Amino acid sequence: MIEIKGIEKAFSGKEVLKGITSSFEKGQTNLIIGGSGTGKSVLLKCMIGLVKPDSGHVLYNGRDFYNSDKDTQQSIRREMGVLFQGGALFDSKTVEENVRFPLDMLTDQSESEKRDRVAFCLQRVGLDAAAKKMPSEISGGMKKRVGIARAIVMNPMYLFCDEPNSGLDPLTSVKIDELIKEITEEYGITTIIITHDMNSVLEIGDNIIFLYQGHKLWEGKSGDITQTNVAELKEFLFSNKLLREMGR
Ligand SMILES: Nc1ncnc2c1ncn2[C@@H]1O[C@H](COP(=O)(O)OP(=O)(O)OP(=O)(O)O)[C@@H](O)[C@H]1O
Repeated sequence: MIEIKGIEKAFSGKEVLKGITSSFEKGQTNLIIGGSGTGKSVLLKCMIGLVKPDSGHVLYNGRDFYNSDKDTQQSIRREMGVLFQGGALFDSKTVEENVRFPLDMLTDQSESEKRDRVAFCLQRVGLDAAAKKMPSEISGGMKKRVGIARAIVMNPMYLFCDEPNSGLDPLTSVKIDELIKEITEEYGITTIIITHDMNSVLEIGDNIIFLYQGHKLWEGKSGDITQTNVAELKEFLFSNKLLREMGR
């Protein structure tokens, strides 16, 4: 479980996050949604330790990240898997080498342990046949799968995904969403996803928080979101013509 309490962050006097509080449960797919520039990425960065909040707390299973010593912070970091926007694969490494990278950097596992773990993760995301390929030889959806395999290779307790559907066609997006949700449930991971994808909002959000100008204006489940009375959320949701038609 991850809890965030009163997170505030300003850059050069400009307040970006104005006191965000929420909690994200184990085994659930939690979404952070909101318009451009509302602070979603900054909030994610505050959670994973890339940007220090000006005030507030981020707790990982009760451990207060920013009030922990370096060793505790390091061990919490090792429990995180991150799927960066665009996949962030190393172009000069094969699929297999990309997935193996965190094991080489952060563990002293034997060759055979690493080989087994990489094979397992590639098989889990349906990419066993692509192990020897270079990133330039595979599709955008496959690259995302490689990113997911790499994010889970260390067996994370917490998984962060920054717009996992960006650049994908709707069908591939659905498959990536389903894969992330399945993995989240299967391994009891606390997953947090930043998304603009309306299908994700409607289909996989066990818990959704809506940010607006640095505030959390709404929180709830996929099934409840279209019934909202929050004007800013309605405007955000129904800016999509198809949803507008469906909401009539
Ligand atoms: N390192 C930084 N220095 C100064 N300003 C920053 C920094 N990082 C983010 N900001 C500002 O904080 C605001 C929120 O940015 P953020 O990237 O969190 O938005 P977002 O909701 O993720 O938007 P998008 O959906 O477009 O990615 C923006 O005005 C941005 O310019």
